[in-house]
Amino acid sequence: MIEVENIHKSFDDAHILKGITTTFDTGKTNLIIGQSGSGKTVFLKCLLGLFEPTEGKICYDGQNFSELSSQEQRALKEDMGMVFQGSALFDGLTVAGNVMFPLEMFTKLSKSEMEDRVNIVLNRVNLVDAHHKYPSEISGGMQKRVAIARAIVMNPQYLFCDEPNSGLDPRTAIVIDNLIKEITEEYNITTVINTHDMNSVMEIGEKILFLKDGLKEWEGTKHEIFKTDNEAVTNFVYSSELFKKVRQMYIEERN
Ligand SMILES: Nc1ncnc2c1ncn2[C@@H]1O[C@H](COP(=O)(O)OP(=O)(O)OP(=O)(O)O)[C@@H](O)[C@H]1O
Repeated sequence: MIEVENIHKSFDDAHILKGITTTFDTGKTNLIIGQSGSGKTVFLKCLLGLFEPTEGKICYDGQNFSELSSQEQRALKEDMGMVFQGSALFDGLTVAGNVMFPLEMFTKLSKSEMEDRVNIVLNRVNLVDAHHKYPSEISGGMQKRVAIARAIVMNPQYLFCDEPNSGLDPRTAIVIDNLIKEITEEYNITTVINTHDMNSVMEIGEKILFLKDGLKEWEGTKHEIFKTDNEAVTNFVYSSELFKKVRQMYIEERN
């Protein structure tokens, strides 16, 4: 579980995060949504320990990050997996080489132990025949699978994903979403996903945090988001006519 208490972040005079308090449960897919510029990426970087909050605290299963020694902070960061926007694979490394990279950087495992671990996670993301291919030789959806395999190869307790669906067609996006959700449940990871994708919200939004101008405007589940009358949320989520109709049908069905 990640507990966030009154997080503020400023850059010089620019006050970006203005006091966010929330919790992200273990084994759940938690989504952060909000308009461009609302502070989602800054918030995710605070959760990753890449930005130091100006005020407030973040506790990872009871460990307050800012009170840890630098060695303990490093160890905690090794417990965090990250799926970057656009996959961010190393072009010059094969699929297996990309997934093995964190093991080579951060562990003292033998070559065969690393290969075993790489095989396990590549099988888990359903990539069985791609070990020796290069990123340019596989599809965007397969690249995301490699990025997910690389993010979980160290057995992280926390998984952060920045726009994991960007650039994917809707069907592949849903497959990737569900893969992240399944892995989160199976490995009991605390997962936080920064997304613009309303399909993701409806598919896997076990908890949704809606940010507006650096503040928590609303939080709830994918079921609650259908019923909320918070105007900022409904204007954002139901900005398309299609989603407005779907919401109306959902509400009528339940009345
Ligand atoms: N390193 C930085 N220094 C100064 N300002 C920053 C820095 N990083 C982000 N900001 C500012 O913080 C604000 C929020 O940016 P952020 O990237 O978190 O928005 P976002 O909600 O992720 O937007 P998008 O959906 O477009 O990615 C923006 O005004 C941005 O200019």
